[in-house]
Amino acid sequence: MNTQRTDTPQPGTTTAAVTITDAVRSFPDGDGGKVRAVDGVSLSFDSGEVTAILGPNGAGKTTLIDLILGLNTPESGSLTVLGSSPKKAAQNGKVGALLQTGGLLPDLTVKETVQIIAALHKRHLPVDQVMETAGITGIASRAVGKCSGGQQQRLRFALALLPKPELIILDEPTAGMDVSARHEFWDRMRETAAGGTTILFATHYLEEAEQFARRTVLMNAGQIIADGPTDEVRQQAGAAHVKVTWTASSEEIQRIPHVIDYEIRGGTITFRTDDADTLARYLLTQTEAHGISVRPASLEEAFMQLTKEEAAR
Ligand SMILES: Nc1ncnc2c1ncn2[C@@H]1O[C@H](COP(=O)(O)OP(=O)(O)OP(=O)(O)O)[C@@H](O)[C@H]1O
Repeated sequence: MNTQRTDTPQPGTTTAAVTITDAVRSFPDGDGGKVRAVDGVSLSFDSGEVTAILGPNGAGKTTLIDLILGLNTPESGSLTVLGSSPKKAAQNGKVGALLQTGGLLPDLTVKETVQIIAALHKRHLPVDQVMETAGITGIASRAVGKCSGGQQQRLRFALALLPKPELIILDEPTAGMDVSARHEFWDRMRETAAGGTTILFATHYLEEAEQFARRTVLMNAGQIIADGPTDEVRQQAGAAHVKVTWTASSEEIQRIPHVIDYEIRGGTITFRTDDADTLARYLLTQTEAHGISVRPASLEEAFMQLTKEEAAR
């Protein structure tokens, strides 16, 4: 038992912005059975933390986000958001959400949209300030229906910022944006995160998790299959590629330690390994291999590997 623990946060300690304990949420599968969209998930997110939730289609990301936003309730398990129930946290304006499906009225201008939503909040940041932060000041008088997908997402981001939320949740925020719009969007999000806001985002773009999130939670079939610093999640799945210039016999290759698989191309061999240091040392000291280069596995490869391992269990 941890005798240090108290219910009152101590100065200098981080408090959990979101705590999820054994949450389960299922839906009818249309065949008389049930799909467990969120299947016994326990997670907690610290204040000021930026986390990516990654997973293939149908992994349960949106369902989990809906639970955190109080748009849905778990059948069993519990959630605490900023010290209260998810619904209460959202009602108090502590949570800003940027969802893919948030309806916008096409005939209103960008600024009118922000003004109308601002009027719905008891307390909110100045309209001009959130428009500036979201990068939509230059398109203030444009009709929403004439805005590009990326501009509409920036408008949704402005709406999410209005109540000055402590937690921002984004469900695939950059879907439909081109590369430069995506970069600009993340630059603005980075500034917001630097101000201490907790950010949680679901994405299909693996490089977005790598570039922006320190922590990655990997979901598959309603469960968490990996959770940790984004670098470690990548490494968890047979982790690096070691490439050398070497013409080797198959007997020589068989003797090499820590090889998961390998590919021979011309005079080079690329090994996939779970221990790049040991493999590299062996190659350089015990063989004729030279011109060595080591590359960590991409998050994409980790993702494929981890979901494959999970399916095989
Ligand atoms: N309202 C619903 N009714 C029935 N089934 C649902 C409902 N919402 C989600 N599901 C099912 O729950 C599972 C998880 O879906 P969810 O949308 O949470 O996944 P996701 O990871 O967000 O997927 P995507 O990346 O495609 O958005 C899927 O099998 C989906 O079909």
